[in-house]
Amino acid sequence: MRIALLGYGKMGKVIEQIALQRGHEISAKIDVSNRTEILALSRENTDVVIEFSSPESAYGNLKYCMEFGIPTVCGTTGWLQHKPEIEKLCVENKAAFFYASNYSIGVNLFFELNKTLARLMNPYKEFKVSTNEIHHTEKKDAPSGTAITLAEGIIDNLTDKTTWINNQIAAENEVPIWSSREGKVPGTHTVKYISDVDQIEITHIAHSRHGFALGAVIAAEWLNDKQGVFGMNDLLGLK
Ligand SMILES: NC(=O)C1=CN([C@@H]2O[C@H](COP(=O)(O)OP(=O)(O)OC[C@H]3O[C@@H](n4cnc5c(N)ncnc54)[C@H](OP(=O)(O)O)[C@@H]3O)[C@@H](O)[C@H]2O)C=CC1
Ligand SMILES: O=C(O)C1=N[C@H](C(=O)O)C[C@H](O)C1
Repeated sequence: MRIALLGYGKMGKVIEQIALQRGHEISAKIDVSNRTEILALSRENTDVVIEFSSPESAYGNLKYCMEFGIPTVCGTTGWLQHKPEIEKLCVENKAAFFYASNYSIGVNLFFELNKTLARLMNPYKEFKVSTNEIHHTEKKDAPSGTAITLAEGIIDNLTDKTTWINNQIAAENEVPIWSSREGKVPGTHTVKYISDVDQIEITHIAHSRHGFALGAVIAAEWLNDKQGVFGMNDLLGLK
């Protein structure tokens, strides 16, 4: 496949290595310095775009790809207020759009575990839920997209929770997400339930960016012949 990388930073570079190992061609590498080269991307010269850029640039990049009908896998976080518009453009232009807040297979299993745990905990109001995420100091957005997905999984399953709050004391209806930025940490997420007498904790620790990048390339291979809006549940056959 001819893969165009929109965003050629920490993730773009690992994705490039894995895509080449899997026999793909990298047809473009676009970052801030050459960002006008996006105007040369078309359905004719690109099989799939993989977009890992920044919260500020993702919307413009994705709008272009959808308007020109180019299948796109996006992993950028922190832009999701625009996601409904991008999905609408995808459908209108018969394009293909794949989004995941986290492409690691392990994290997606962790998402399922989180929902199941929240369902089990729902009757036991003596346990107070909280979440935390730790990432490297270059990360631009907080909370992480993954932490938001975890909080949404909790909100869907704990009847007294309706929203989340970041780095502030939570009200009864809020799931607290505590974010911290430390060194070069690739991504650590924890969900805790604490009662007066005990504590239950689940944690996912990424040891490197490899799992995120491999998942994104597998998603690109899967998306190649498809049309529509997709996510990891479609790829992994989860409900
Ligand atoms: N879904 C997932 O599994 C994962 C998601 N992420 C997310 O991916 C995103 C990127 O992460 P990461 O690679 O670590 O970040 P980096 O900052 O290392 O890389 C971002 C890249 O995007 C480039 N960029 C910025 N603006 C534009 C633009 N307008 N057009 C094209 N490229 C642009 C930057 O260029 P320049 O270097 O010139 O500034 C840089 O090369 C983040 O939102 C992060 O949260 C990260 C890991 C996993
Ligand atoms: O910026 C990162 O590095 C990561 N971002 C994603 C997120 O915001 O959840 C995924 C992963 O945790 C790494």
